[in-house]
Amino acid sequence: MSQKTGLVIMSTADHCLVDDMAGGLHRCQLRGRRAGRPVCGDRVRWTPGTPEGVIDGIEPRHNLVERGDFRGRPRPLVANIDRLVIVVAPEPAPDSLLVDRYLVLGQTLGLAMLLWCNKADLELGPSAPTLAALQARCRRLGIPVLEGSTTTGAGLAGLRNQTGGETIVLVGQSGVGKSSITQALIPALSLRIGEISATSGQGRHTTSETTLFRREDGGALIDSPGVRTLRLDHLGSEAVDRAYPEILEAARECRFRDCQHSREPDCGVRQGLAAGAIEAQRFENWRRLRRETKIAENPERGG
Ligand SMILES: Nc1nc2c(ncn2[C@@H]2O[C@H](COP(=O)(O)OP(=O)(O)OP(=O)(O)O)[C@@H](O)[C@H]2O)c(=O)[nH]1
Ligand SMILES: [Zn+2]
Repeated sequence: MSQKTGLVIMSTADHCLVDDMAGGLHRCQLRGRRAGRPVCGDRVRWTPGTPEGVIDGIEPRHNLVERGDFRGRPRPLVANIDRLVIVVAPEPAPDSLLVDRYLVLGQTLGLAMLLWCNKADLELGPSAPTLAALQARCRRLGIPVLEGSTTTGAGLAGLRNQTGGETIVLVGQSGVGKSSITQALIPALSLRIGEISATSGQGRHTTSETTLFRREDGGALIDSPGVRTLRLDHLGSEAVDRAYPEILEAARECRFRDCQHSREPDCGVRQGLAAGAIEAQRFENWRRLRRETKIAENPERGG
């Protein structure tokens, strides 16, 4: 039978689901290990068959999001994404370090990003200063900031416009509203989940798998539990440094090349902190993430 192209919308250890982009969903098995394991978002060549098709090959990827496994080794997770949408809300209280983890990931992969401040219908309360700092942080990095509410629908048109035609991944703490946003962006979501479960033959299982949902505007949304708790060990400390351009820049003014930015005289970073050019919390996050990645690079010295 003749070979076709398609889009992988879900992938498990031994098979994946391919959208033929003409309304059909096909369960396909992998042809050996040599072709590599496709992940959600991959464009593939495949050959139809009964009861299953076969994956023949994976088209070159624009990008690949990997997550560190429990040993920090990279595992492919999703491919070909256009934008990371970082979701925060007044509740649960925003986690400054977690947002920086996403920023490091996005910057390292060269992904466009967007900060979506959800639950705009709620009082900001004690989260107000952190939210303001996160918005300022993103704006400084040239990342658009939008706010809205899935409860009232406010701002959602802006989110649709800003990400129109793109394949996006929502990331953020549990409870910020990622599922609610997914529902708002994919009106036929529950129908589609039913269809996917039926084709994959794995019942409810699909809801915990990384899954791509196509959007009406030609874009897509990838729902991935795997990126929700993210380790960066495998990215390395240099990637962390590159994601903090304001700290690197200030460090050039330090008198000592090996300045630790703690008690040394003429420290550019401490001057930057004092002048407000560097956000204090971000400096803490940077130190924390560097320590984490350094330990991964030199496990024998870790601890
Ligand atoms: N007030 C308000 N509540 C919202 C809004 N969006 C979501 N929620 C509520 O927040 C809670 C969590 O929403 P979810 O969409 O399940 O959050 P999530 O990020 O998918 O959570 P996990 O699946 O645990 O990662 C639910 O009770 C939602 O009804 C909003 O815009 N305003
Ligand atoms: Zn210094």
